[in-house]
Amino acid sequence: MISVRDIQEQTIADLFEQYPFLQGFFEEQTLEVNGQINEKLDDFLNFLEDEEEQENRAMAKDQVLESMSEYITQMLEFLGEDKDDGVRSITLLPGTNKSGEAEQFGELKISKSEIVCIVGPTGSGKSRLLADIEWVAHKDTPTSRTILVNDEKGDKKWRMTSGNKLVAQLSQNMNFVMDLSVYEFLELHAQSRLVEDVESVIDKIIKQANNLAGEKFDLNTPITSLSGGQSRALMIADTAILSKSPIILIDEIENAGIDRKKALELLVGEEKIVLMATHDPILALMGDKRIVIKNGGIHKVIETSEEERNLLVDLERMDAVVQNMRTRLRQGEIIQKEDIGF
Ligand SMILES: Nc1ncnc2c1ncn2[C@@H]1O[C@H](COP(=O)(O)OP(=O)(O)OP(=O)(O)O)[C@@H](O)[C@H]1O
Repeated sequence: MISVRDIQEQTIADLFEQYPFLQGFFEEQTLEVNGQINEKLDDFLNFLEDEEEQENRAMAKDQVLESMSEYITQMLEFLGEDKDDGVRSITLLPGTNKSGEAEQFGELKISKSEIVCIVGPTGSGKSRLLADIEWVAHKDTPTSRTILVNDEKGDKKWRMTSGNKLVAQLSQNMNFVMDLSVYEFLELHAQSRLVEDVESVIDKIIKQANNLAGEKFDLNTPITSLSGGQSRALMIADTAILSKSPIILIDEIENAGIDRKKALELLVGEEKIVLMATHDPILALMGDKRIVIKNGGIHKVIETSEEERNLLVDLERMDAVVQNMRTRLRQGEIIQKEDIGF
């Protein structure tokens, strides 16, 4: 906990060095430092004692100091927990299905670098399983499942709202409400992660995002005007490159109009545990294992066999035909039987 006393006697330069993210706070509050970087924070903020300034800004010096110390405390908490913390595995222990019957599996352990897919009919409970993991369930969700981290009961700290970065969640809906350009959005994010070379990280993310998205976009595009596929591509690249969370949960990557295979490769390129709910056969077979959900319960766990992996090549070929059709239809072309190719 950082108090007002901890910061008010320090110079702005010292504060920026200790808490680089504080520069974002200054910008947000339009506090212009200019030549006063070596002044004590308390002295620098004296100009806020002027009544006119207070009225213009609708805040007094004390309030700025309070919210600044609060901001530092929260950011440290957030960043402190936002790291791997040596997560090597998670283990699912059985609960009950929608009819209240016990799930028929002993335990399911998922380790680093594993991709586990979750399949099952619509409404069967795939998203529920992802939510149990995110919550590090301890018999306190509708399924009564338990999730262990490194073979131990999940520490409550994983649940803390802003600091719960055990998992990075990629969900179907990406509704941006902020009025920022892609560049500003990535810059804010990179700064909050204390990235050293912000520019090169931003460059890497935009390149990867465009590698996944059908329609290209650039750093000046406002995030609110990105298409569904583009914002999805941006979030995937951002998660892969900037997130330190050891577990990535993906709910449906397929309808997003992005290159699904490349997206998955990008995400598992880092040593992560990846769980993905999917209706897509190609993605389902790209997993090391797949969990089959039925009536809200884990019905089976199947390891992807050698034969299935070999079939993946054929499926990808068929998929390429469909994708190609889609592109050509979009461009107003006429399709013929021989275009199908088999
Ligand atoms: N074991 C369970 N016990 C009680 N309720 C459950 C259980 N599993 C799932 N549910 C509930 O069933 C509903 C549908 O589940 P969910 O949204 O996870 O389905 P889904 O497989 O993700 O569907 P879709 O494929 O359409 O996305 C949810 O309200 C969920 O909370």
